[in-house]
Amino acid sequence: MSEFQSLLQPLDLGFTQARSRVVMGSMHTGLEERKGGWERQAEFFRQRAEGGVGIIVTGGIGPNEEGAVFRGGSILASSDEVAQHRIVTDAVHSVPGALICMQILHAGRYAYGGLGVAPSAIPAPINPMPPRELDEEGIEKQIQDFVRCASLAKEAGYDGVEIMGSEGYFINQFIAKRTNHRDDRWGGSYENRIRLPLEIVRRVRDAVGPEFILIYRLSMLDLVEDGSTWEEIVQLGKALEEVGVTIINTGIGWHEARVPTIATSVPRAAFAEVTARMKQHLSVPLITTNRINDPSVADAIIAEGKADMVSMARPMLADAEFVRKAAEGRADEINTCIGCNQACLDHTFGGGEVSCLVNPYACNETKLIDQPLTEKKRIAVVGAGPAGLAAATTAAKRGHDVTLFDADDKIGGQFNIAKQIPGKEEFYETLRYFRVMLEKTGVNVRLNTRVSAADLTDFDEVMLATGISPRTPDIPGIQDSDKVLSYLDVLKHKTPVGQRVAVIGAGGIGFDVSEYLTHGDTTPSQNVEEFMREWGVDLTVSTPGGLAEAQVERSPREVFLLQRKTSKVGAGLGKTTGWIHRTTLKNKGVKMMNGVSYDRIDEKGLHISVNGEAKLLEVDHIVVCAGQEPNRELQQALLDAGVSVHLIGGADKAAELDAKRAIKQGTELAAAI
Ligand SMILES: Cc1cc2nc3c(=O)[nH]c(=O)nc-3n(C[C@H](O)[C@H](O)[C@H](O)COP(=O)(O)O)c2cc1C
Ligand code: SF4
Repeated sequence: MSEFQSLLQPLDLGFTQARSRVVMGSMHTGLEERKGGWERQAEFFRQRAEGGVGIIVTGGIGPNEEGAVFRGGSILASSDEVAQHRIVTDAVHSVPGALICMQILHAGRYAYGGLGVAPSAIPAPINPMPPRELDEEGIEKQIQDFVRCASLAKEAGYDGVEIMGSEGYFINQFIAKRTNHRDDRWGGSYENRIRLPLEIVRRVRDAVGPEFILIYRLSMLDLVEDGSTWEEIVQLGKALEEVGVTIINTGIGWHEARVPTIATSVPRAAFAEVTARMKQHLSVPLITTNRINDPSVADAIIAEGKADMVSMARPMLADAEFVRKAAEGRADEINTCIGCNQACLDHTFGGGEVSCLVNPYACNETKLIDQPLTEKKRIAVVGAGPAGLAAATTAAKRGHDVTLFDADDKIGGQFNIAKQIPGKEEFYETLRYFRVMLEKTGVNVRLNTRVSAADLTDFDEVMLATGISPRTPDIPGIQDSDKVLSYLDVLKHKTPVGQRVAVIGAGGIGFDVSEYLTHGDTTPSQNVEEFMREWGVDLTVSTPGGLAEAQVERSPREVFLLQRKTSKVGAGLGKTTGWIHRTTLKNKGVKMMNGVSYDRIDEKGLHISVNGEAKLLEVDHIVVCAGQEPNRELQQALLDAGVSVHLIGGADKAAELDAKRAIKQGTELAAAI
């Protein structure tokens, strides 16, 4: 019997049954708009159905052109578009018991491309294009388009729809005073502002009949000024039950909210309490969501009655077999979502295709395929960092005879550095996953072993994943000063660092080092209460929107984070996470400076010029995070010996430490070799 009985039990919905309590949360993958994308999505979703998900929810699909998130974004507005959805629903239904619902998402004022419509013509802070205010007729059209979209989804074979009522999109814009300044029957009183969602749900239910799943994603915590109060949200929840929803899903935070809601620094299941509070008021099943990436955490939520189902969106990118592994007592084999957003949300916001940093197969199920083995080879992988681990486990899984060497006494390479940064503890999970997979795939792991080219000449293939060394920039005095440390000295060798520190280089590592130096070891970053206090969140929603005064402790250490470029400090960080790191450091009191020239280092400190003005930073230490050089000393000797050599990860491109590229490159090479 599995240890996750609560999570794995079915849920009876009256006219149908979900096989487990796991919902695959909605994710726009970017495949919706790609040529051949529907076939790719079909296989993507089929694998998650095969993996045991109870209900799959697709990424948001617009009910009409003006509701699409961007111009040309996927919509379901006519019978012409039904056939492509059929490819997906047929694939999912080839798995007995699998259910799939299509999310209807109307972007309202979040629509990029100039077609946006909204209750009032108030531009969103995250979208320069102002929306057009709808008149009575325009509102009626939007409602009819929702109804048509739901009917077409039924025709396309979906088991239900999810109506997106949260995250600050169209419906949410009607509900909140912040975005609804109307004085007709669609604005003013709360009853008027919730008329739109209730009208949509009522009319969709009439159109699709009683035996069709109707999920409503309810914003239970807006996290913006002039959002809803708790009493109002409960009132809407009750009214939604009356007009015929089957299930209510939880929505947390508008997109324009300045509180992280899904980043890795958000503690696991941080917002489940909000759903739990709502459960006291409603009788339809409730889904909770956000940063639930582990079967024990999900199981406890169901067992404790906090929710009836648990939505996991990104964890299903990270591992299609999440539920099956949990059911079969193989939870230690789950490839855990680390909440980094680097290959999922960042890609979506950049207009690209979604995948996953820890699982490059995600959304590439029809493209990245482990080739059947034609010839078993002896493969040496040198370096057990992200690239080497991915390559070794993938090659061994296919049946090759793989030996993995590392000079260190443990696997992980740069992951070992990343995991100790506050808010990046999830990297422990990636290491656990690889450790288990090395064992299961039978890789011969040789730690504490520094190999020479001569040790490798018997192998058929050698993959050099030997990583990088920090680069030392050319600054007068840098070689002679005992104030200068590399980021490895600080993060790996734990060299003591003084109270006043300059960090040279504001890329990912410069930010990590600054976070490490200002948090110290004292902040428990996976503590929910601490997180809510730091970001000013009131989970009881006693204020409209649930915002409270943020209580941030400045660091006693004085840190200067410096970059040469004149662009915004940290401009190269992830699209969806850069602002979080900047805000965190600002709150800690870190002084960020751009356009800096480094003049010299002496016993007084670091001499710099900013806009032509000379300054002295009287610091105890200067931590250099100014790029790295590839370690590829073995390459030439191996080539000379006639060995087939492949460079992967940092040894190939050292410009920036990039686990996403490293894992993808290692996997792709090993899947085909
Ligand atoms: C790439 C990506 C696309 C998303 N697209 C949607 C969407 O179309 N509709 C929606 O309601 N939520 C969307 N979300 C939010 C997820 O449904 C979910 O709320 C969020 O990822 C937090 O849950 P998780 O920690 O389980 O991933 C998206 C999230 C990601 C990462
Ligand atoms: S890219 Fe990162 S956040 Fe996105 S699914 Fe993968 S591990 Fe999770």
